[in-house]
Amino acid sequence: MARWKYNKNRDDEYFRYDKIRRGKDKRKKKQDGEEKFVLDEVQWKKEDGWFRARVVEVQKRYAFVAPQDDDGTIDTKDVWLGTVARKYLQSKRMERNSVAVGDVVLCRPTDDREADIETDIPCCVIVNLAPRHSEISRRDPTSQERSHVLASNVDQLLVVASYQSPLVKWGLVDRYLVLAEEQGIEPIIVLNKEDLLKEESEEFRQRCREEIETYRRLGYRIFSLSVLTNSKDPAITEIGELMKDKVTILSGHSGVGKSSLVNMYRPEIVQEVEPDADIFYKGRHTTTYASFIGLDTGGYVIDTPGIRSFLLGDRSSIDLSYSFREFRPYMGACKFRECRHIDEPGCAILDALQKGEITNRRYRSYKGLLLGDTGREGRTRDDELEKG
Ligand SMILES: Nc1nc2c(ncn2[C@@H]2O[C@H](COP(=O)(O)OP(=O)(O)OP(=O)(O)O)[C@@H](O)[C@H]2O)c(=O)[nH]1
Ligand SMILES: [Zn+2]
Repeated sequence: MARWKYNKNRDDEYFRYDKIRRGKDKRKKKQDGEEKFVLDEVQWKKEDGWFRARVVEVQKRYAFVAPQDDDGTIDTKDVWLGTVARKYLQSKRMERNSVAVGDVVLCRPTDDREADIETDIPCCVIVNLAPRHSEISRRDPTSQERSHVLASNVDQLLVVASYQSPLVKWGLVDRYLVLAEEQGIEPIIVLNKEDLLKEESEEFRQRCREEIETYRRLGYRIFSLSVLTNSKDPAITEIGELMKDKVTILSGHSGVGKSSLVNMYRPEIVQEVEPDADIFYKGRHTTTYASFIGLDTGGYVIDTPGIRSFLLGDRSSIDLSYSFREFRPYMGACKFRECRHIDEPGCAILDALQKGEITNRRYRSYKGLLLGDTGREGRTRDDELEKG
């Protein structure tokens, strides 16, 4: 179920969307209120050594947290092992994990006996959770009803793709954009491995240029670069600037160059460690594993494996249409209020498509997401054709 968090850009289009949506499901609002689990007013007790922290890593029953100052600075080198207080673990929420990377939590220091684990990392109990301003979640692969929150309180979504090796999947880029639009967080799109373009046909290059232009026209920030062969590219500096003082979640398929890009902004190359290795709990690798990475240019990047292969849950045509920016002006203009924009008569979207105001490729992304016929991750028939 999509959760809408529009707290900015409450423009005409949004109000129109909201009106259409509410007309469809009047009872929804009340339910939302009842589901509330987090405490609205978090009392941050400074006494007794209680401290505010950010969840930097979630591991089965434990969460690793790092203290956060009043000004938002997170000490990612001072990692604590946190156990979630039982009342949260027993929450009725349909979520796989009780806390997520990025959560702002209140912690009470404890000794490791309470944490029930042998460790030399300082231990604490997570006693409270602040309301999230954004939430990146996917359908839990182990249970259709539950959602798996991958990260929370993120400001930006960095979508990395490569032109080739692996081949760019525009459908997957769109899927990430839907996620960002729903949460009202700023997406930044990066197309990496520009150097490999010279081996491609002019037709392929032209096609890529057109796609990039489409995103640019829609107002998205999109960069084309090669981390490996041109580390002095001004685009790299510009992206670093955009990440300053923000929490950015990193997304994109395996092998596109996410780590290569993030390493441009990090003081040291961080070594990957087996997530479940026993040694982890002994404390030796805490600073090298956390999913919450401090950048030397300022800001933080969340790099969590789950986002690499996430599935969007089902969305209604009304919700999904709002996530495609170019569909918004036509909202409410279709003959039927609940038009899916597939084959309905008097459909304003199909009309716009006909007139070339919406590209075929973006429309196919929409259709694929609505009808759930994308098959494997981000792979639309269009992407398959692209290869040939
Ligand atoms: N040709 C070329 N190769 C690149 C470029 N940037 C990264 N690579 C290579 O692509 C491969 C994957 O890069 P990573 O940074 O590990 O990619 P990733 O997205 O972090 O991959 P996962 O960790 O599997 O998700 C490595 O062999 C890099 O050297 C580039 O600009 N051009
Ligand atoms: Zn329509």
